Amino acid sequence: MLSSRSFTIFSRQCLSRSSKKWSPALIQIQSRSYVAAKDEVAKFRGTKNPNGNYTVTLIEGDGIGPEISQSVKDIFKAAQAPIEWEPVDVTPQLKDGKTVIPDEAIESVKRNLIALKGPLATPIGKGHVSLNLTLRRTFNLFANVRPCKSIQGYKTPYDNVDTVLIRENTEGEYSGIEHVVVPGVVQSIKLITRRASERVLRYAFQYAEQVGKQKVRVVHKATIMKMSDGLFLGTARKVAQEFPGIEFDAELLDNACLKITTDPAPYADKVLVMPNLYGDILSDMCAGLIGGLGLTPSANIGEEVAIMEAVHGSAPDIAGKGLANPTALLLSSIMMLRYMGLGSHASKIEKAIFDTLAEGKTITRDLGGKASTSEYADAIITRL
Ligand SMILES: NC(=O)C1=CN([C@@H]2O[C@H](COP(=O)(O)OP(=O)(O)OC[C@H]3O[C@@H](n4cnc5c(N)ncnc54)[C@H](O)[C@@H]3O)[C@@H](O)[C@H]2O)C=CC1
Ligand SMILES: O=C(O)CCC(=O)C(=O)O
Ligand SMILES: [Mg+2]
Repeated sequence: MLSSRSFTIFSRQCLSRSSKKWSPALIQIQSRSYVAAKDEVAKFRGTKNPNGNYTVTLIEGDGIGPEISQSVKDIFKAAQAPIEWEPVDVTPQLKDGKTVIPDEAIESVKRNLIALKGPLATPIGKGHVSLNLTLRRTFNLFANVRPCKSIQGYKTPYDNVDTVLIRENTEGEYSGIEHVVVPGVVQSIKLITRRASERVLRYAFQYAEQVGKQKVRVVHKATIMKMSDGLFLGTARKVAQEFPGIEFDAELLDNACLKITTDPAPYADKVLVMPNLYGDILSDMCAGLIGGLGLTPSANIGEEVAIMEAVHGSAPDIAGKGLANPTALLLSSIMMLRYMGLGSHASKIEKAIFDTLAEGKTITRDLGGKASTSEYADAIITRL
C-alpha cells in the first residue's frame, strides 16, 4: 500500500520537473521522425570517441530483441555508420528489497546519452515493474514520439497513413501508484501534473512547427476524467496560445479511434498529443493500419538522454524462430541517427530499407513474404 508520505514525495518529484520552451536547436534535432524534418541541421549529439565514432548503449531486450538487434548491427556495419555499440544487461536486480536496473546499464546510458533498446517483457499482474517505464522515468524521457507512415509497395486497406502520436511518457495511467483500499477493492491513481503536461504539449507544438504539420490535436477523455484529462486539455489550450501559427483542437479518444480507422487521411496534417495510456493504445492501432507492429518505430525524448525503441513488445509467440521483422527497430535506429545529426547515414540506410520493402521480394512473413529476419537484413545490405 502506498503511504501518504511516499505519495507526497512522488508528487513533489513530478512538480519539480522543469517546464520550459525547448530551444529551437534542441527541438530541431529532437523532433525528427524517420521522415526527415523540413530543415536538416548538422548539430551532433551523443558521445564522440577519439576515433570519430559515437558510442551508443544497446539494450538488446527480450524475446525477438536479440534477433532484430543483430539485424541493426549487421546493417549499420555494412553501411559504415559511425556507431560503436555498448551492449548492456538490464536484467532486474534486487536492491534494498526493490527491483532495480543494474547500475552499469544506467551509467552507460548516462555516459553515452543515447541508447537503442529492444523490447523488454513485463510480467502480468505480479512481478517486477515494467523496465521500459522504469527507463523512461529514470532518464525523464518525457515525450514518446511515434510516427506511423504507409509503406510504399505494401498494400493495406489504407494507402495514405501519415500519423504522428506524441505520448506523455512519465505519468498518467502509468504512474504505477496502486494500492489496496480494503481486500477486494483496489485503487490505481492516474496522476496528471501541469508541468509534465506543459512540457510534452510544448514539445508537440514545436515538433509540428519543425516537421511542417499545420495542426496539433489533443486526444483526451475530459468528459469523463474531468480533472485529470481536464488539466491536460486546459494546459494545451494555454500552450496553444504560444504558437499562433499552429492550429489547435481536441478530440475525444473513442471518436479518434473511429475516425482514424475509417479514414486516416485527415490526420496527415496533424500531430496528435495525449496522456500516456491513450498513446500506448493508439500507436498499436495505427501500426495495424500500415501492416503491423513490425513496422513502427519510436523515440523516447528527454532533455539530456534519448532512447529509441520499436513500438512493439518482445513477441514471445515468434521469438527465436527467425520470423521477426526488424524494420521497426531499424526505423527507430534511423530516428536515432537523425537525432544525433547523422542524417546522411540515416538517409542511406532508410532508402535501402524502403527499396527492399517496395520491391517486395525479400520481406518477412508478417508482411506476407517468406524471408527470415536475417535474409531480409541481407537484402537491405545488398542495396546499401
Ligand atoms: N516497449 C516495449 O519494450 C514493450 C514491451 N512489451 C512487452 O512485450 C511482451 C509481449 O507483449 P505482446 O502483447 O505479445 O505484444 P507484442 O508487441 O510483443 O506482440 C503483439 C503481436 O505482434 C507481433 N509482432 C510484434 N513485433 C513484431 C515484429 N517485429 N515482427 C513481426 N511480428 C511482430 C507478435 O508476434 C504478436 O503477434 C509483454 O511482456 C509486454 O509487456 C509490450 C509492448 C512494448
Ligand atoms: O512496458 C511494457 O510492458 C509495455 C509498454 C508498452 O506497451 C509501450 O511502451 O508501448
Ligand atoms: Mg504498447
